Amino acid sequence: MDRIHITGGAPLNGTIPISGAKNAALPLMIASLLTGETLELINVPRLADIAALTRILGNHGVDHMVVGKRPGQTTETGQTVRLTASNVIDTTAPYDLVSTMRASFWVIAPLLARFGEAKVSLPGGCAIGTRPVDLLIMALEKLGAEIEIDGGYVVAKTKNGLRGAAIDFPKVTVGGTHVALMAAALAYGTTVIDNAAREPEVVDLADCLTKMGARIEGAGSSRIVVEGVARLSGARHEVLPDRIETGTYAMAVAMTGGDLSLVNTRADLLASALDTLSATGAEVSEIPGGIRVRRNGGGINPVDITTDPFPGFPTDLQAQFMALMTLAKGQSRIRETIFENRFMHVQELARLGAKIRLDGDLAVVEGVERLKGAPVMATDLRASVSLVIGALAAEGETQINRVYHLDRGFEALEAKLARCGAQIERVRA
Ligand SMILES: CC(=O)N[C@H]1[C@@H](OP(=O)(O)OP(=O)(O)OC[C@H]2O[C@@H](n3ccc(=O)[nH]c3=O)[C@H](O)[C@@H]2O)O[C@H](CO)[C@@H](O)[C@@H]1O
Ligand SMILES: C=C(OP(=O)(O)O)C(=O)O
Repeated sequence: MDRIHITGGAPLNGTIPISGAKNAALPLMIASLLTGETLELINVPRLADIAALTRILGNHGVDHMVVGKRPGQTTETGQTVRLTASNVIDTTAPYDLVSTMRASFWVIAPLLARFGEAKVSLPGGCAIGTRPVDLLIMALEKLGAEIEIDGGYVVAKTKNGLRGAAIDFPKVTVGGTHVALMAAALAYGTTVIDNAAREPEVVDLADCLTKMGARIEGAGSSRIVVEGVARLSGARHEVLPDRIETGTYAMAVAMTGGDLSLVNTRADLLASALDTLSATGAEVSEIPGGIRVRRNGGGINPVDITTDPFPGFPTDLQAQFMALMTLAKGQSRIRETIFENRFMHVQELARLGAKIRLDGDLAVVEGVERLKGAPVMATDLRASVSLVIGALAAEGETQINRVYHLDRGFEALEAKLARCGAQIERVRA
Protein backbone atom coordinates (compact mmCIF):
# COMPACT_ATOMS: atom_id res chain seq x y z
CA MET A 1 0.00 0.00 0.00
CA ASP A 2 1.25 3.48 -0.88
CA ARG A 3 2.41 5.81 1.87
CA ILE A 4 2.88 9.56 1.99
CA HIS A 5 5.94 11.08 3.66
CA ILE A 6 5.79 14.69 4.78
CA THR A 7 8.53 16.76 6.37
CA GLY A 8 6.70 19.58 8.07
CA GLY A 9 7.54 23.16 8.84
CA ALA A 10 7.54 24.84 5.43
CA PRO A 11 5.00 27.60 4.74
CA LEU A 12 2.77 27.19 1.67
CA ASN A 13 3.20 29.82 -1.02
CA GLY A 14 1.84 29.84 -4.55
CA THR A 15 -1.24 28.88 -6.53
CA ILE A 16 -3.36 25.75 -6.33
CA PRO A 17 -5.93 24.97 -9.04
CA ILE A 18 -9.07 23.49 -7.53
CA SER A 19 -10.60 20.44 -9.20
CA GLY A 20 -14.22 19.71 -10.06
CA ALA A 21 -16.23 18.55 -7.04
CA LYS A 22 -16.26 14.80 -6.42
CA ASN A 23 -19.62 15.11 -4.67
CA ALA A 24 -21.14 16.88 -7.67
CA ALA A 25 -19.50 14.75 -10.35
CA LEU A 26 -20.85 11.52 -8.83
CA PRO A 27 -24.59 12.36 -8.98
CA LEU A 28 -24.08 14.06 -12.36
CA MET A 29 -22.55 10.88 -13.79
CA ILE A 30 -25.43 8.86 -12.31
CA ALA A 31 -27.91 11.22 -14.01
CA SER A 32 -26.62 9.92 -17.35
CA LEU A 33 -28.80 6.84 -16.71
CA LEU A 34 -31.90 9.02 -17.11
CA THR A 35 -31.50 9.38 -20.89
CA GLY A 36 -30.48 7.40 -23.94
CA GLU A 37 -28.67 10.46 -25.28
CA THR A 38 -25.13 11.54 -24.43
CA LEU A 39 -24.38 13.54 -21.29
CA GLU A 40 -21.09 15.39 -21.61
CA LEU A 41 -19.51 16.40 -18.32
CA ILE A 42 -16.63 18.88 -18.20
CA ASN A 43 -14.18 19.30 -15.29
CA VAL A 44 -14.58 15.77 -13.93
CA PRO A 45 -11.81 15.10 -11.38
CA ARG A 46 -9.46 12.12 -11.71
CA LEU A 47 -10.27 10.26 -8.53
CA ALA A 48 -10.68 6.69 -7.31
CA ASP A 49 -14.38 7.30 -6.58
CA ILE A 50 -14.96 8.50 -10.14
CA ALA A 51 -13.23 5.38 -11.48
CA ALA A 52 -15.35 3.19 -9.18
CA LEU A 53 -18.58 4.79 -10.40
CA THR A 54 -17.41 4.46 -14.00
CA ARG A 55 -17.12 0.70 -13.42
CA ILE A 56 -20.63 0.57 -11.96
CA LEU A 57 -22.13 2.52 -14.86
CA GLY A 58 -20.19 0.30 -17.27
CA ASN A 59 -21.77 -2.73 -15.65
CA HIS A 60 -25.21 -1.28 -16.44
CA GLY A 61 -24.11 -0.85 -20.06
CA VAL A 62 -23.33 2.87 -20.07
CA ASP A 63 -20.77 3.85 -22.72
CA HIS A 64 -17.96 5.96 -21.26
CA MET A 65 -15.57 8.04 -23.27
CA VAL A 66 -12.89 10.46 -22.10
CA VAL A 67 -12.63 13.25 -24.62
CA GLY A 68 -9.08 13.96 -25.86
CA LYS A 69 -7.22 16.97 -24.57
CA ARG A 70 -8.45 20.32 -25.79
CA PRO A 71 -6.37 23.48 -26.12
CA GLY A 72 -5.71 24.83 -22.64
CA GLN A 73 -6.60 21.56 -20.95
CA THR A 74 -3.91 20.28 -18.60
CA THR A 75 -3.86 17.40 -16.17
CA GLU A 76 -5.08 19.89 -13.60
CA THR A 77 -8.13 21.19 -15.43
CA GLY A 78 -10.19 18.04 -15.12
CA GLN A 79 -11.33 15.74 -17.84
CA THR A 80 -14.28 15.86 -20.18
CA VAL A 81 -16.30 12.67 -20.05
CA ARG A 82 -19.14 11.51 -22.30
CA LEU A 83 -21.64 9.05 -20.91
CA THR A 84 -24.29 7.40 -23.07
CA ALA A 85 -26.90 5.09 -21.55
CA SER A 86 -28.61 4.14 -24.83
CA ASN A 87 -28.22 0.44 -24.25
CA VAL A 88 -28.74 -0.40 -20.59
CA ILE A 89 -28.29 -4.14 -20.27
CA ASP A 90 -28.54 -4.69 -16.54
CA THR A 91 -30.53 -2.88 -13.84
CA THR A 92 -28.66 -4.61 -11.00
CA ALA A 93 -25.82 -2.90 -9.14
CA PRO A 94 -23.92 -5.73 -7.45
CA TYR A 95 -22.49 -5.83 -3.94
CA ASP A 96 -18.83 -5.99 -4.92
CA LEU A 97 -19.14 -2.75 -6.88
CA VAL A 98 -21.54 -0.79 -4.65
CA SER A 99 -19.82 -1.71 -1.38
CA THR A 100 -16.71 0.26 -2.35
CA MET A 101 -18.56 3.56 -2.59
CA ARG A 102 -21.71 4.73 -0.96
CA ALA A 103 -22.91 7.23 -3.57
CA SER A 104 -23.21 4.41 -6.11
CA PHE A 105 -26.43 3.40 -4.34
CA TRP A 106 -28.04 6.47 -5.94
CA VAL A 107 -28.21 4.65 -9.32
CA ILE A 108 -31.43 3.17 -7.93
CA ALA A 109 -33.34 6.39 -8.76
CA PRO A 110 -32.66 6.78 -12.51
CA LEU A 111 -32.86 3.02 -13.13
CA LEU A 112 -36.25 2.84 -11.45
CA ALA A 113 -37.57 6.01 -13.08
CA ARG A 114 -36.49 5.05 -16.61
CA PHE A 115 -36.79 1.25 -16.64
CA GLY A 116 -39.34 0.59 -13.86
CA GLU A 117 -36.96 -1.68 -11.94
CA ALA A 118 -33.67 -1.65 -10.07
CA LYS A 119 -31.84 -4.04 -7.79
CA VAL A 120 -29.06 -2.31 -5.90
CA SER A 121 -26.89 -3.67 -3.12
CA LEU A 122 -27.19 -1.91 0.22
CA PRO A 123 -24.13 0.34 0.40
CA GLY A 124 -21.12 -0.63 2.50
CA GLY A 125 -20.58 0.56 6.04
CA CYS A 126 -18.18 3.40 6.52
CA ALA A 127 -15.99 4.66 9.30
CA ILE A 128 -17.97 7.87 9.88
CA GLY A 129 -21.31 6.49 11.10
CA THR A 130 -24.09 4.01 10.35
CA ARG A 131 -25.40 5.90 7.31
CA PRO A 132 -28.76 4.19 6.67
CA VAL A 133 -30.71 4.59 3.39
CA ASP A 134 -34.21 4.57 4.95
CA LEU A 135 -34.96 8.12 3.80
CA LEU A 136 -33.91 7.37 0.22
CA ILE A 137 -36.25 4.38 0.23
CA MET A 138 -39.02 6.48 1.79
CA ALA A 139 -38.70 9.04 -1.03
CA LEU A 140 -38.94 6.36 -3.73
CA GLU A 141 -41.92 4.72 -1.99
CA LYS A 142 -43.72 8.06 -1.89
CA LEU A 143 -43.24 8.24 -5.65
CA GLY A 144 -45.01 4.90 -5.95
CA ALA A 145 -42.14 2.39 -5.97
CA GLU A 146 -42.65 -1.03 -4.42
CA ILE A 147 -39.55 -1.83 -2.46
CA GLU A 148 -38.30 -4.87 -0.62
CA ILE A 149 -34.96 -5.81 0.88
CA ASP A 150 -33.83 -9.23 -0.26
CA GLY A 151 -30.46 -10.83 0.40
CA GLY A 152 -28.73 -7.51 1.06
CA TYR A 153 -30.25 -5.91 -2.03
CA VAL A 154 -32.87 -3.17 -2.30
CA VAL A 155 -35.24 -4.41 -4.99
CA ALA A 156 -37.42 -1.63 -6.39
CA LYS A 157 -40.21 -1.91 -8.95
CA THR A 158 -42.97 0.18 -10.39
CA LYS A 159 -45.82 -1.21 -12.49
CA ASN A 160 -47.05 1.91 -14.23
CA GLY A 161 -44.17 4.33 -13.69
CA LEU A 162 -43.45 6.71 -10.82
CA ARG A 163 -46.00 9.35 -9.83
CA GLY A 164 -45.30 12.79 -8.42
CA ALA A 165 -45.84 13.11 -4.67
CA ALA A 166 -45.11 15.17 -1.56
CA ILE A 167 -41.78 14.14 -0.03
CA ASP A 168 -41.04 15.71 3.35
CA PHE A 169 -37.64 14.67 4.66
CA PRO A 170 -37.58 14.48 8.48
CA LYS A 171 -33.84 15.15 8.30
CA VAL A 172 -31.77 16.98 5.69
CA THR A 173 -30.16 14.39 3.43
CA VAL A 174 -27.99 15.19 0.43
CA GLY A 175 -28.25 11.69 -1.05
CA GLY A 176 -31.99 11.61 -0.37
CA THR A 177 -32.45 14.90 -2.20
CA HIS A 178 -30.37 13.72 -5.19
CA VAL A 179 -32.42 10.51 -5.39
CA ALA A 180 -35.75 12.34 -5.08
CA LEU A 181 -34.73 14.84 -7.77
CA MET A 182 -33.64 12.22 -10.29
CA ALA A 183 -36.68 10.01 -9.73
CA ALA A 184 -39.16 12.91 -9.78
CA ALA A 185 -37.69 14.29 -13.01
CA LEU A 186 -39.22 11.35 -14.93
CA ALA A 187 -42.28 10.78 -12.70
CA TYR A 188 -45.78 11.58 -13.90
CA GLY A 189 -47.03 14.83 -12.31
CA THR A 190 -45.70 17.18 -9.66
CA THR A 191 -43.34 16.36 -6.80
CA VAL A 192 -42.75 18.71 -3.89
CA ILE A 193 -39.60 17.98 -1.88
CA ASP A 194 -39.63 19.64 1.54
CA ASN A 195 -36.66 20.02 3.88
CA ALA A 196 -34.50 19.41 0.81
CA ALA A 197 -30.72 19.66 1.12
CA ARG A 198 -29.48 23.09 -0.04
CA GLU A 199 -25.91 22.00 -0.81
CA PRO A 200 -24.33 23.48 -3.96
CA GLU A 201 -23.98 19.95 -5.34
CA VAL A 202 -27.80 19.60 -5.27
CA VAL A 203 -28.07 22.85 -7.22
CA ASP A 204 -25.48 21.58 -9.71
CA LEU A 205 -27.45 18.38 -10.27
CA ALA A 206 -30.69 20.35 -10.68
CA ASP A 207 -28.98 22.69 -13.19
CA CYS A 208 -27.76 19.73 -15.24
CA LEU A 209 -31.16 17.99 -15.11
CA THR A 210 -32.76 21.24 -16.26
CA LYS A 211 -30.39 21.33 -19.26
CA MET A 212 -31.53 17.76 -19.96
CA GLY A 213 -35.13 18.98 -20.11
CA ALA A 214 -36.29 18.50 -16.51
CA ARG A 215 -38.62 21.07 -14.97
CA ILE A 216 -37.26 21.96 -11.53
CA GLU A 217 -37.78 25.01 -9.34
CA GLY A 218 -36.35 25.95 -5.98
CA ALA A 219 -33.06 24.01 -5.98
CA GLY A 220 -30.84 25.63 -3.36
CA SER A 221 -33.85 26.30 -1.11
CA SER A 222 -35.47 23.82 1.24
CA ARG A 223 -38.51 23.35 -1.02
CA ILE A 224 -37.92 21.98 -4.51
CA VAL A 225 -40.78 21.50 -6.95
CA VAL A 226 -40.34 19.09 -9.86
CA GLU A 227 -42.79 18.82 -12.74
CA GLY A 228 -42.15 15.39 -14.24
CA VAL A 229 -41.48 15.03 -17.97
CA ALA A 230 -41.84 11.96 -20.21
CA ARG A 231 -38.23 11.91 -21.38
CA LEU A 232 -34.93 13.66 -20.88
CA SER A 233 -32.28 14.45 -23.47
CA GLY A 234 -28.51 14.72 -23.56
CA ALA A 235 -26.71 17.85 -22.35
CA ARG A 236 -23.31 19.39 -21.72
CA HIS A 237 -22.50 20.49 -18.20
CA GLU A 238 -19.46 21.67 -16.27
CA VAL A 239 -18.97 20.23 -12.78
CA LEU A 240 -18.82 22.91 -10.11
CA PRO A 241 -15.57 23.50 -8.14
CA ASP A 242 -14.82 21.33 -5.14
CA ARG A 243 -15.63 23.42 -2.05
CA ILE A 244 -14.19 20.79 0.27
CA GLU A 245 -10.86 20.68 -1.57
CA THR A 246 -10.87 24.50 -1.53
CA GLY A 247 -11.51 24.60 2.22
CA THR A 248 -8.88 21.95 2.85
CA TYR A 249 -6.06 23.94 1.24
CA ALA A 250 -7.35 27.10 2.92
CA MET A 251 -7.06 25.39 6.33
CA ALA A 252 -3.60 24.08 5.40
CA VAL A 253 -2.14 27.52 4.73
CA ALA A 254 -3.90 28.96 7.79
CA MET A 255 -1.97 26.37 9.79
CA THR A 256 1.47 26.40 8.10
CA GLY A 257 1.49 30.11 7.37
CA GLY A 258 2.20 31.49 3.89
CA ASP A 259 0.15 32.86 1.04
CA LEU A 260 -1.97 30.69 -1.24
CA SER A 261 -4.16 31.59 -4.19
CA LEU A 262 -6.84 28.96 -4.75
CA VAL A 263 -8.05 29.31 -8.31
CA ASN A 264 -10.93 27.83 -10.37
CA THR A 265 -13.13 28.04 -7.30
CA ARG A 266 -15.74 30.29 -5.66
CA ALA A 267 -15.89 31.83 -2.20
CA ASP A 268 -19.71 31.65 -2.06
CA LEU A 269 -19.52 27.85 -2.01
CA LEU A 270 -17.92 27.87 1.44
CA ALA A 271 -18.77 31.20 3.04
CA SER A 272 -19.28 29.72 6.50
CA ALA A 273 -15.89 27.96 6.51
CA LEU A 274 -14.12 31.07 5.19
CA ASP A 275 -15.75 33.28 7.85
CA THR A 276 -14.53 30.81 10.46
CA LEU A 277 -11.02 30.90 9.00
CA SER A 278 -11.01 34.70 9.15
CA ALA A 279 -11.98 34.47 12.81
CA THR A 280 -8.89 32.30 13.41
CA GLY A 281 -6.75 35.20 12.18
CA ALA A 282 -6.12 34.13 8.59
CA GLU A 283 -6.55 36.82 5.94
CA VAL A 284 -9.12 35.65 3.43
CA SER A 285 -9.95 37.64 0.30
CA GLU A 286 -11.66 37.07 -3.02
CA ILE A 287 -9.48 37.31 -6.12
CA PRO A 288 -10.55 36.94 -9.76
CA GLY A 289 -11.50 33.28 -10.23
CA GLY A 290 -10.82 32.28 -6.68
CA ILE A 291 -9.74 32.98 -3.13
CA ARG A 292 -6.49 34.13 -1.50
CA VAL A 293 -5.67 32.92 2.02
CA ARG A 294 -2.70 34.26 3.97
CA ARG A 295 -1.27 34.00 7.43
CA ASN A 296 2.04 35.61 8.04
CA GLY A 297 3.05 35.57 11.67
CA GLY A 298 0.49 36.01 14.41
CA GLY A 299 -0.97 33.05 16.24
CA ILE A 300 -4.08 31.04 15.45
CA ASN A 301 -7.16 32.15 17.40
CA PRO A 302 -9.30 29.35 18.83
CA VAL A 303 -12.81 29.30 17.31
CA ASP A 304 -15.78 27.05 18.18
CA ILE A 305 -17.76 25.41 15.38
CA THR A 306 -20.81 23.18 14.95
CA THR A 307 -21.24 21.23 11.73
CA ASP A 308 -24.55 21.73 9.95
CA PRO A 309 -26.15 21.16 6.57
CA PHE A 310 -25.38 23.87 3.99
CA PRO A 311 -25.05 26.84 4.44
CA GLY A 312 -23.63 25.81 7.83
CA PHE A 313 -20.10 24.64 8.51
CA PRO A 314 -19.63 21.44 6.44
CA THR A 315 -18.99 18.14 8.18
CA ASP A 316 -16.56 17.34 5.34
CA LEU A 317 -14.27 20.13 6.64
CA GLN A 318 -14.58 19.30 10.34
CA ALA A 319 -11.46 17.11 10.54
CA GLN A 320 -9.34 19.65 8.66
CA PHE A 321 -10.52 22.45 10.96
CA MET A 322 -9.71 20.33 13.98
CA ALA A 323 -6.15 19.91 12.70
CA LEU A 324 -5.86 23.70 12.50
CA MET A 325 -7.23 24.14 16.02
CA THR A 326 -4.59 21.80 17.50
CA LEU A 327 -2.11 24.71 17.21
CA ALA A 328 -4.52 27.46 18.35
CA LYS A 329 -3.74 29.77 21.27
CA GLY A 330 -6.30 28.22 23.62
CA GLN A 331 -9.34 25.96 23.72
CA SER A 332 -11.83 25.35 20.91
CA ARG A 333 -14.99 23.24 20.86
CA ILE A 334 -15.98 21.31 17.75
CA ARG A 335 -19.45 19.78 17.62
CA GLU A 336 -20.29 17.20 14.93
CA THR A 337 -24.03 17.01 14.32
CA ILE A 338 -24.22 15.18 10.97
CA PHE A 339 -22.42 11.87 11.54
CA GLU A 340 -22.27 10.16 14.91
CA ASN A 341 -18.78 8.72 14.54
CA ARG A 342 -16.81 11.23 12.57
CA PHE A 343 -13.94 11.62 15.00
CA MET A 344 -11.60 8.88 13.79
CA HIS A 345 -8.89 11.49 13.17
CA VAL A 346 -8.73 12.40 16.87
CA GLN A 347 -6.52 9.50 17.92
CA GLU A 348 -4.27 9.93 14.89
CA LEU A 349 -3.85 13.70 15.46
CA ALA A 350 -2.94 12.76 19.04
CA ARG A 351 0.07 10.82 17.66
CA LEU A 352 1.33 14.16 16.35
CA GLY A 353 1.00 15.62 19.86
CA ALA A 354 -2.51 17.14 19.63
CA LYS A 355 -4.56 17.40 22.83
CA ILE A 356 -8.19 16.57 22.10
CA ARG A 357 -10.88 15.29 24.48
CA LEU A 358 -14.04 13.66 23.19
CA ASP A 359 -17.40 13.93 24.88
CA GLY A 360 -20.19 12.46 22.72
CA ASP A 361 -20.60 14.67 19.68
CA LEU A 362 -18.19 17.28 21.09
CA ALA A 363 -14.42 17.46 20.69
CA VAL A 364 -12.60 19.86 22.98
CA VAL A 365 -9.24 20.86 21.51
CA GLU A 366 -6.55 22.37 23.73
CA GLY A 367 -4.12 24.14 21.43
CA VAL A 368 -0.48 23.11 21.86
CA GLU A 369 2.75 25.00 21.04
CA ARG A 370 3.91 22.55 18.40
CA LEU A 371 3.16 19.21 16.75
CA LYS A 372 5.82 16.60 16.05
CA GLY A 373 5.88 14.18 13.10
CA ALA A 374 4.95 10.53 13.68
CA PRO A 375 3.66 7.50 11.78
CA VAL A 376 -0.15 7.82 11.43
CA MET A 377 -2.93 5.94 9.68
CA ALA A 378 -5.52 7.36 7.31
CA THR A 379 -8.98 6.14 8.36
CA ASP A 380 -11.40 7.89 6.01
CA LEU A 381 -11.20 10.50 3.30
CA ARG A 382 -11.41 13.77 5.23
CA ALA A 383 -9.74 12.35 8.36
CA SER A 384 -6.77 11.44 6.16
CA VAL A 385 -6.35 14.91 4.79
CA SER A 386 -6.52 16.37 8.30
CA LEU A 387 -3.40 14.31 9.00
CA VAL A 388 -1.74 15.77 5.91
CA ILE A 389 -2.50 19.27 7.20
CA GLY A 390 -1.23 18.43 10.69
CA ALA A 391 1.92 16.88 9.23
CA LEU A 392 2.63 19.94 7.06
CA ALA A 393 2.72 22.05 10.23
CA ALA A 394 4.49 19.50 12.45
CA GLU A 395 8.22 19.41 13.14
CA GLY A 396 10.02 16.52 11.46
CA GLU A 397 8.73 13.64 9.40
CA THR A 398 5.26 12.10 9.31
CA GLN A 399 4.47 8.91 7.49
CA ILE A 400 0.81 8.50 6.50
CA ASN A 401 -0.32 4.95 5.83
CA ARG A 402 -3.39 3.71 3.91
CA VAL A 403 -3.48 6.70 1.58
CA TYR A 404 -6.00 5.07 -0.74
CA HIS A 405 -8.58 6.97 1.31
CA LEU A 406 -7.00 10.24 0.09
CA ASP A 407 -7.07 9.06 -3.51
CA ARG A 408 -10.87 8.80 -3.28
CA GLY A 409 -11.26 12.56 -3.08
CA PHE A 410 -8.10 14.65 -3.62
CA GLU A 411 -6.80 14.96 -7.15
CA ALA A 412 -3.01 15.33 -7.48
CA LEU A 413 -2.67 16.18 -3.78
CA GLU A 414 1.11 15.75 -3.54
CA ALA A 415 1.78 17.66 -6.77
CA LYS A 416 -0.47 20.56 -5.79
CA LEU A 417 1.13 20.91 -2.35
CA ALA A 418 4.73 20.26 -3.45
CA ARG A 419 4.51 23.08 -5.98
CA CYS A 420 3.71 25.44 -3.12
CA GLY A 421 6.73 24.50 -1.05
CA ALA A 422 5.55 21.45 0.90
CA GLN A 423 8.00 18.62 1.36
CA ILE A 424 5.71 15.76 0.48
CA GLU A 425 6.24 12.58 -1.47
CA ARG A 426 4.41 9.36 -2.16
CA VAL A 427 6.23 6.13 -1.58
CA ARG A 428 4.68 3.50 -3.82
CA ALA A 429 4.32 0.04 -2.40
C1 LIG B 1 -21.01 11.60 -2.13
C2 LIG B 1 -21.52 12.68 -1.25
O1 LIG B 1 -22.09 13.64 -1.72
N1 LIG B 1 -21.33 12.52 0.07
C3 LIG B 1 -21.73 13.57 0.96
C4 LIG B 1 -23.16 13.40 1.35
O2 LIG B 1 -23.29 12.11 1.93
P1 LIG B 1 -24.76 11.50 2.13
O3 LIG B 1 -25.65 11.93 1.03
O4 LIG B 1 -24.57 10.05 2.35
O5 LIG B 1 -25.17 12.19 3.49
P2 LIG B 1 -26.65 12.62 3.96
O6 LIG B 1 -26.81 14.09 3.77
O7 LIG B 1 -27.64 11.72 3.33
O8 LIG B 1 -26.59 12.29 5.51
C5 LIG B 1 -26.95 13.25 6.48
C6 LIG B 1 -27.45 12.54 7.71
O9 LIG B 1 -28.68 11.88 7.41
C7 LIG B 1 -28.63 10.53 7.79
N2 LIG B 1 -29.44 9.73 6.87
C8 LIG B 1 -29.23 9.84 5.53
C9 LIG B 1 -29.97 9.08 4.64
C10 LIG B 1 -30.95 8.20 5.16
O10 LIG B 1 -31.64 7.50 4.42
N3 LIG B 1 -31.14 8.13 6.50
C11 LIG B 1 -30.40 8.87 7.38
O11 LIG B 1 -30.59 8.79 8.58
C12 LIG B 1 -27.14 10.18 7.73
O12 LIG B 1 -26.82 9.04 8.49
C13 LIG B 1 -26.52 11.45 8.25
O13 LIG B 1 -26.58 11.46 9.65
O14 LIG B 1 -23.55 14.41 2.28
C14 LIG B 1 -22.80 14.38 3.51
C15 LIG B 1 -23.36 15.45 4.42
O15 LIG B 1 -23.10 16.70 3.90
C16 LIG B 1 -21.32 14.54 3.22
O16 LIG B 1 -20.59 14.38 4.41
C17 LIG B 1 -20.83 13.54 2.19
O17 LIG B 1 -19.52 13.85 1.78
C1 LIG C 1 -17.97 11.19 3.28
C2 LIG C 1 -17.64 11.50 2.03
O1 LIG C 1 -17.94 10.80 0.93
P1 LIG C 1 -18.97 9.55 0.86
O2 LIG C 1 -20.32 10.11 1.13
O3 LIG C 1 -18.82 9.05 -0.54
O4 LIG C 1 -18.53 8.53 1.90
C3 LIG C 1 -16.89 12.73 1.75
O5 LIG C 1 -16.82 13.11 0.56
O6 LIG C 1 -16.34 13.33 2.69
